[in-house]
Amino acid sequence: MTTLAAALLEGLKEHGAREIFGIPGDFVLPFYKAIEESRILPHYTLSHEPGVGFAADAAARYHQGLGVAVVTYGAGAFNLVNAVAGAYAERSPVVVIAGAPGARERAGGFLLHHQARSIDTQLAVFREITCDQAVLDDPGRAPEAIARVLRNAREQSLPVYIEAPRDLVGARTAAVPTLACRPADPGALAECAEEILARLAQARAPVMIVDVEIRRYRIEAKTAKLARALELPVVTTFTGRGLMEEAADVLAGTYLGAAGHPEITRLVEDADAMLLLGVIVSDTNFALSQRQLDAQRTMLAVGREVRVGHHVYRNVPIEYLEDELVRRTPRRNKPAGRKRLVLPYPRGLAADDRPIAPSDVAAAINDLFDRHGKMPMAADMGDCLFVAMEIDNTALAAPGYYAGMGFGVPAGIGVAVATQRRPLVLVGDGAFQMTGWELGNCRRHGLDPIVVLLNNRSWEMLRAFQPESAFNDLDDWHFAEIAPALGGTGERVTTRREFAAALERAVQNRGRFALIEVMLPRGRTSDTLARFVAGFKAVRAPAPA
Ligand SMILES: Cc1ncc(Cc2c([C@H](C)O)sc(CCOP(=O)(O)OP(=O)(O)O)c2C)c(N)n1
Ligand SMILES: [Mg+2]
Repeated sequence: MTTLAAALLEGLKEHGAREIFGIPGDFVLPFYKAIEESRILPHYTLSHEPGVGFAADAAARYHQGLGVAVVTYGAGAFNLVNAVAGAYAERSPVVVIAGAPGARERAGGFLLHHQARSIDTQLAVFREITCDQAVLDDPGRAPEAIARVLRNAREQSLPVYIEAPRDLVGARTAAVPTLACRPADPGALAECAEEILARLAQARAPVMIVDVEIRRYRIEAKTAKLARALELPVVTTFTGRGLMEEAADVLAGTYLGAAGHPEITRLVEDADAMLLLGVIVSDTNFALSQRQLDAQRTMLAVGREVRVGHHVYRNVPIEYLEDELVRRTPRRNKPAGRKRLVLPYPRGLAADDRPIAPSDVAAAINDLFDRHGKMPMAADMGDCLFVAMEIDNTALAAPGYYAGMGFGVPAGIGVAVATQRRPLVLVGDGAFQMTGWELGNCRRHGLDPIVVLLNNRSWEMLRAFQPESAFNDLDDWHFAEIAPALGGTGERVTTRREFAAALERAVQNRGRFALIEVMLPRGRTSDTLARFVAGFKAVRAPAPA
């Protein structure tokens, strides 16, 4: 027997959690004490719960396993909602552990501090943005409940919610068992694989499109192997950018519809069979398609289900499907027979005294990665995410579908912790105003991300859609000057020469975060965002009368 806190922490570790991000509060103090004293999992406190959620989400994405966010009841947990909603949307398995009142407080008759409506309002809210929930109010049944919830988080790659009443954290209980994820339905698997291979064999110009689930289920290498065996060219979606970093021989690039590279767009839109693996069929991924995802050419495996045309095969996890497809495909281990697309990425930035344009940021980073090797990346929402599309395909955590701002810097902290490597973060000034201050926690956690802040003193992405609105103008916050007070170094750069030099200095200086504030003009976006906005307006334009 053990305590409920220790059983939960050991259970998290057994199910793949590697650290905890959190902010304590009185309803979770006993559990947080157990986290600190047990040392079962390292823990990182941050400054605001949105950052806790984004860090846990990004860590889950890079672990290809569970991220863990521990918060207090009410004020802490409700602060976490937006980050968990984004994790749910992008299928990132964040385990939310929220403190809660004990039995005596529940029966005490008072309205409790941090209580919004009823004491169970918090549980009700998290039911909407998690795939399973457990309230640990019965130590005897807690181990099974925890096992079920953690298995569901891993199996469905979705967030889950565990509520820990503060008076039971020390209660005696048994260890948490580890439940295996459920296998595929063998009949559905065989039939589905057969139908997919038959369709691909008849196709003249098939293509494979990959997205988040091939990372969530750790099957990037397996997917590359499948692509070679089937001789399929591979593209990622917008939300899948950065996947298959190690498989440059099969990956052609990222599909962005009208906003993308014409050859990639043609590869997808001229395809007569599309195998979509782990794809979120969202507007950000397909709204700019000039050809719809018509059922007769689409085969979609996501969320433990496979749709082949109008046929639906349930209980077919993507990792099982890929194994079965490879097993049934003759051994070939070479890229697609057709000429492989090699996209040109901007490189060789002239280190001159010309002002920096957004797409210069990508060129400078490509040059940096060529010199020093790629760095794991995180990006926020804004033009910075479109700049990331111009950086040679590199592992990336970014809110490409949910599109919530504030993700970038905390996600960079999560990436640094999860990978134990120095990350490069791309963020706009508007998003930095939201959560950039989490950099102030880097020194005490021994983290030193490089942060490239695109400062156009503007909500520029909104201006690109609605240029006439003055409310997109932001003030100049001189972020680089604030960096030393937060424990890092800050440089403000206005020319391409200054930017290239600042990047190089940042790479050389370890041990403190480096904030490079890149001054950009209002009214100017990356080439990719400009095409995205033009494409979006064209698609949305009213049909001619
Ligand atoms: C939490 C949050 N609030 C508001 C938005 C709307 C929004 C955008 C999307 C369309 O929803 S893009 C954008 C401006 C971003 O400004 P900044 O970070 O400076 O980047 P840039 O100047 O490169 O645009 C906003 C406010 C959002 N996505 N997420
Ligand atoms: Mg901006």
